[in-house]
Amino acid sequence: MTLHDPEIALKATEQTDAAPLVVIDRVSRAYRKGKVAVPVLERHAMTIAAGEMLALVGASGCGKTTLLNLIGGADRPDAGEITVGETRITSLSDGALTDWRGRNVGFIFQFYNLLPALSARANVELPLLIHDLRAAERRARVDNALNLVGLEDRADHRPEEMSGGQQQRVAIARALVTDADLLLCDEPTGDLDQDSATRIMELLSLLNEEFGKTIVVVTHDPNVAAYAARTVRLTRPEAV
Ligand SMILES: Nc1ncnc2c1ncn2[C@@H]1O[C@H](COP(=O)(O)OP(=O)(O)OP(=O)(O)O)[C@@H](O)[C@H]1O
Repeated sequence: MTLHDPEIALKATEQTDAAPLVVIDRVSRAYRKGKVAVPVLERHAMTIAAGEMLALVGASGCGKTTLLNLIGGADRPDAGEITVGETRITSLSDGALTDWRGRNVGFIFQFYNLLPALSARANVELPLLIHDLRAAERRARVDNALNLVGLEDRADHRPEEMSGGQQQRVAIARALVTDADLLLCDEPTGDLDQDSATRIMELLSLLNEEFGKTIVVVTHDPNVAAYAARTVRLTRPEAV
């Protein structure tokens, strides 16, 4: 791992144990089934500290992905407020929320969500295209992110030319390339064998410990949850 190379320019966020990064204040979200609203989250409240690594667990369908999407501004609650850092994201316009998400959040998905026609390098570069950066700066950031996940020698490979574990490391590089403080991971090891899963969780732990990234990991796997300092178990509200 080339983490301590001087050219690794990702900023190390200060570990601030007490300061909350994410404040979820009585958030509700229901989905419509015909005329009936089916509640998934009801007045859910929780805080995630800056620099924390948190596991989100619970039965299938209890709302883990829903909550992750709300925290990352990929969805909006029906009621309640969410504040991330200084930003009350529930008060942002749609355009401002999209812009905020692109600058402040890295999403990591179970099935990687890489664009198959693009090389690893081009996939990692995608989130930078909304940023006002020169090509040389983009290139340096992409190289840093690929170095960090140990894939500098795969930069020109397409996803189909890589293993699942390597594809997930490309996805982590893509999540890191904007230097977002918050990484939201939805079953990041769900498609991987044990050895690859261990490598991914060690990488996420390192990003948490060395770079102070705040990380939320949705998982069904107790071995994955064990990497987190805290586990929150979600339960589904009673249907009304
Ligand atoms: N877009 C949607 N429209 C309607 N219902 C939805 C939608 N998204 C999720 N749901 C429902 O909301 C509930 C919570 O879904 P969610 O994906 O958040 O659960 P989860 O805890 O992540 O589940 P799993 O562990 O199986 O991935 C489920 O009953 C699901 O069917």
